[in-house]
Amino acid sequence: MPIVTPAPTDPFAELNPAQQDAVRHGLGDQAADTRPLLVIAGAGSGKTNTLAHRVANLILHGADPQRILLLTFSRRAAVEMERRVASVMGRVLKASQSSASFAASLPTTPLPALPWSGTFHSVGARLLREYALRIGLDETFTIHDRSDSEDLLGLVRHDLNLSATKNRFPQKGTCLSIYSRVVNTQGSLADVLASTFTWCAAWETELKALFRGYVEAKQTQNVLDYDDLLLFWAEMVTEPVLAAELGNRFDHVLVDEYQDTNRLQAAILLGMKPDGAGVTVVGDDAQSIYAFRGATVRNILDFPNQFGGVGQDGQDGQAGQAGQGGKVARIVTLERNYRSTQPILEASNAVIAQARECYAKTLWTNKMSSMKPQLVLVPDEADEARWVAERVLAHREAGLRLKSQAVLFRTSSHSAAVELELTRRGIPFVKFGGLKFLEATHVKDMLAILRFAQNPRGRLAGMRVTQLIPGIGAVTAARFLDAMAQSTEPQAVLDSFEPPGGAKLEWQAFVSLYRGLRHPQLAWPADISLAKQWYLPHLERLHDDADVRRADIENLERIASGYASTERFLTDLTLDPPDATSDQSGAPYRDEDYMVLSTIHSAKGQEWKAVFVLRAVDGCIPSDLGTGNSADIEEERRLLYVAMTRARDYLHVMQPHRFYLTQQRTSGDRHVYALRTRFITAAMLPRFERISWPSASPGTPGRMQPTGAVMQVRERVGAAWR
Ligand SMILES: Nc1ncnc2c1ncn2[C@@H]1O[C@H](COP(=O)(O)OP(=O)(O)OP(=O)(O)O)[C@@H](O)[C@H]1O
Repeated sequence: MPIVTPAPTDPFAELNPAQQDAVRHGLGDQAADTRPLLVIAGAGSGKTNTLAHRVANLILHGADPQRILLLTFSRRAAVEMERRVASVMGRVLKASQSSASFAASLPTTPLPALPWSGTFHSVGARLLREYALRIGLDETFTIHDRSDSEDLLGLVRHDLNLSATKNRFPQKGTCLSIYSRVVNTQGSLADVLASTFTWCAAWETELKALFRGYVEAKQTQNVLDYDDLLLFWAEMVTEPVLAAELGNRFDHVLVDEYQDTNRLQAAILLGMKPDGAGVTVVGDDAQSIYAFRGATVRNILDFPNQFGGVGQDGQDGQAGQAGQGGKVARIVTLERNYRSTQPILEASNAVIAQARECYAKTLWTNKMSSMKPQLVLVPDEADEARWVAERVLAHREAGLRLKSQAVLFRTSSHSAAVELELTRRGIPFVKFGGLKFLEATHVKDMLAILRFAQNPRGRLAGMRVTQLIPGIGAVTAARFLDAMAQSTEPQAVLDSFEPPGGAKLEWQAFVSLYRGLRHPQLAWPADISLAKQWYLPHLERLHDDADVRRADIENLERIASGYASTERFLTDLTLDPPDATSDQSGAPYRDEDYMVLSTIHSAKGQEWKAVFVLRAVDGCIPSDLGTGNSADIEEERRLLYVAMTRARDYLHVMQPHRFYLTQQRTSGDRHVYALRTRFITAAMLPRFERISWPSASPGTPGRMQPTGAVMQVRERVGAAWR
């Protein structure tokens, strides 16, 4: 009797028709369709899922994983994408075991790695190192993170005597923001000052001189900052030979979170793939939240006509810039939301419906629920924290693990009261988006040691490390670094340098550390152990809480062991630092249940069963910091939308009536009375269950508790003035 072999299961059967369109575009019987692809994916519509399936499908159709460039927003997203692609491939292979002919048609590498997946910045760093000699760069360049860049700008500012001015020359952080914005938006300094930094406009000439000095200093010291990684890459693709070479390295270029890319990133994409062949971008214009870093929602809105095609609406698509054979992109829209319940989605849709400009899409779901999202009116931030903590525990009682609950907020400082309350009640949490692991002094010290060994011309790292040696101050350190800058033999400079008398012994220890770190046979991660051995005694000497800090150093060592080389370790950590210590450490939290506290920005792309949004009041969302112009307001609206659409089953939007403001612009009481965020209008209120807390409970001891009724009157009085 013949054995009937079942047909191989379609690996894409679980995808909905629009998702399948995106996954199959240009492949198989659609191979003739070489249009670039734009996937407009509403919140929770399976964007990440679809992209992973598309990559898997490309490979199933013979694409070489080495020739796929996958650009994601964070390293975490790249790792997640690789995992999902492998899982789809795994499923396909398993299904195919029953069909010999189908299995034979599959590529031989079962679970491919994607060596070219990462952020724009990290891929840029790799390409620049590879092409360094051809573009006049020294390949041993080190990369400055934001705070190093600020410090270097600060030094140049000081050298140019700008820090001495009486009438408040902008701070180094502001200077870096201005510089960065000019680079990333490709605008002029004058325009950036006029649009975003009006209070600095009077300093245009000085700022120009400062930026000139900053660029020179970076070149002398052989360092690149974040923006350079994109800028140099974008410059590279303006040179036709290099552009073609780079473009030809990759058959497919896929970009996730395209709504949060900036002009430079769009220029890189267009430069590498001028006719759009093999290009897929995925994004949601409604979730664009990085304009403050120079991202522009225009990238996604303009994408369809960017590659030299003529739009269906008759618009010319920048034909001058594009290569021959350019085409209007195909747009696939994903509108089915798999994440949130109908009431949560309806409330979120109502918020974003007020946005000024958007690709039209209406998200729908069949996850029915009778529970509306809650709008919780509380007297102040302490009650906000108490309510959240109680609700978290109630959810846990009802079977929701802490890990499936998150508290989201606009600005890191907004969670202070909640952190206290959770700590008080012993509810473990991890916070994302606050002070980063790498911002800790001792972690920076360790990295500076490695950086300085890698690039002896790096002045900031050199200053930091040498001043750790007792008896060496800024003046001696500068004298030493001047000598280093003038020599091509760093070790000889170290050997012959005369430190002040009292520092001689310690200096010798440093000299042997340096020799060890630059020894050609030293195999990573031995570098980090050498650096640690030298550094720990200094740590003990410099800090009272050395024990706690030592744990971080050990954590760093553990992270380091996962990297192939010093250079990859330093680059990745600088470009995409772990958000929280636990992000990389694994062990301490592996089995523990903990909840997540996160800024809305850091919550991008994630989802939880229960989400609490703190301080949904004017002044916080929209933030006081971002209410300069209508574009800022629109971005704040999208932030609230992003926060609300992270929720699967329960959404609690908090509205404290009164809260403490730490950085108030105007003088006066530091407690302010707040109105509900303008993004939840009166017309939207029926979409929420409104709760006032604490409700009037007779005999509540202690302070006088406002009742629900009082709160509502206040609310109505406030609303009258809107
Ligand atoms: N075809 C599908 N069938 C069932 N569930 C799906 C399908 N596609 C996606 N999902 C689920 O929907 C949820 C959201 O998916 P995903 O995280 O990929 O969305 P997203 O579009 O990236 O979201 P966002 O842009 O809001 O961050 C996930 O839980 C995912 O497993």
